[in-house]
Amino acid sequence: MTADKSGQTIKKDGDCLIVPDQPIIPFIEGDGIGPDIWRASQRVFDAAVEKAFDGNRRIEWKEVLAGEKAFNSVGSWLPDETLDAFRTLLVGIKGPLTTPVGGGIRSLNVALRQILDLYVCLRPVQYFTGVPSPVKAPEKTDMVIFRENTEDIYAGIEFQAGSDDCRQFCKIFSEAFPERWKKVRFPDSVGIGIKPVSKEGTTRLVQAAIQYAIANGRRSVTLVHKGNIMKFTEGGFRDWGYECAQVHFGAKEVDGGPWCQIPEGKPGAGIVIKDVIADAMLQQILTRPEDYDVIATLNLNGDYISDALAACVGGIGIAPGGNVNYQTGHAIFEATHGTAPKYAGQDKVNPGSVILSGEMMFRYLGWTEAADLIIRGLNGAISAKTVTYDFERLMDGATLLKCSEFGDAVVKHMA
Ligand SMILES: NC(=O)C1=CN([C@@H]2O[C@H](COP(=O)(O)OP(=O)(O)OC[C@H]3O[C@@H](n4cnc5c(N)ncnc54)[C@H](OP(=O)(O)O)[C@@H]3O)[C@@H](O)[C@H]2O)C=CC1
Ligand SMILES: O=C(O)CCC(=O)C(=O)O
Ligand SMILES: [Mg+2]
Repeated sequence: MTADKSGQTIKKDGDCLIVPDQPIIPFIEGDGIGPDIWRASQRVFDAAVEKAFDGNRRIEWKEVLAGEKAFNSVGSWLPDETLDAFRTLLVGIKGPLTTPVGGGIRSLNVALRQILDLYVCLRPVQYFTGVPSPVKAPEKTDMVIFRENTEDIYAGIEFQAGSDDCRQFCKIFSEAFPERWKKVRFPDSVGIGIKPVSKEGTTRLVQAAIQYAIANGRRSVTLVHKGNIMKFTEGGFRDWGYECAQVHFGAKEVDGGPWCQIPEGKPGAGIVIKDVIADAMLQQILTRPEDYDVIATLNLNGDYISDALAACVGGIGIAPGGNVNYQTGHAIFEATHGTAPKYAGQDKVNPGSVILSGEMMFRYLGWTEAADLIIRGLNGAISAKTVTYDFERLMDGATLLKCSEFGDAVVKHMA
């Protein structure tokens, strides 16, 4: 648990991250398949850094506890020490953590995002040549999801059907808003959830998405919402998103709006800001994925879209992500998938999602040489058809590797 004395803290100075040569990086191993994929990934990270910087840089890993390992050893699912480590050390990485369905604890993953105000869930979706995919032209899918990470139905404000709290909430609501209360079809057995979506939350998310599009030469930013039905939450997201594009980036309406475009003379000139209703978008990612580029969306939509897009490019086994607050610099990188409990402890699953989450982390730190090596190693292992079960079952002539062996193959192909 204790880091070597030589490790140093990453700091933020204005817009810049100050990254020492031996940063202390906190990590959570995770539940279920977490220990297997973490072990395989950590070897890849260390090898990439060693090779990229000839031993002049090194990561000082600091394990912090969360989830089942934390509960079993210190009696807390998310100890204060863990939160303190992420707060102080700024940038970290984690494996997946279990969230029970229905009752039990609320999501620790969501809690980390909310407590540290990591308002962007950044999930790039790109195709790696050779990966088996269920779609005809997976290389046409090249999107980057900006999912709002702190609001929406994930706020966790819920009232369980039949509980005293729910009865009290229903009483207050029915008295204050009798006309709207009449719309609740089965009032005696209803459970209620609250969906907060704010202008502030939307603006900082959409701002980050447009800034990313400008910095990375992307063509468009699409606001994905269900604003036809949820007018003041998802519809608000759409309207505030367009307003953000106009106020902060000088975008002008095209063809009478609401689509708009950043005009000549401004950074990001030519980038189109558009919107689409979420259900239509989910069919269009299959029929014409080339129409989509950077995606800005709300929390629940972003969760669904992440897994759907991951499937288009070959599955959740290579779907990385990062939870980021671009203002404070805090970031925790993690895979899109969960704990896949049926595979726990079998050294079987694909560690690619955590490996690529580390690749994102290295780019975030400015350690691009190490990130590039990881991409080279991953491409090499996939091209050689040396892959884990999820790819092997769909690839002709592939060699089946264990989780740990796939990590070794990535390291081998960095050379
Ligand atoms: N950020 C986080 O920590 C997240 C946590 N969770 C939590 O994880 C738990 C389990 O969730 P569940 O809905 O089963 O979703 P999972 O993502 O854990 O697993 C669903 C399926 O995805 C495939 N899969 C997942 N990870 C990998 C991998 N590394 N390599 C290859 N295939 C993989 C497997 O497919 P197949 O069966 O086809 O082999 C697996 O059965 C829940 O408690 C959930 O709340 C979920 C998402 C994110
Ligand atoms: O927190 C969880 O258990 C699930 C979260 C999730 O599915 C996600 O963030 O993609
Ligand atoms: Mg999810």
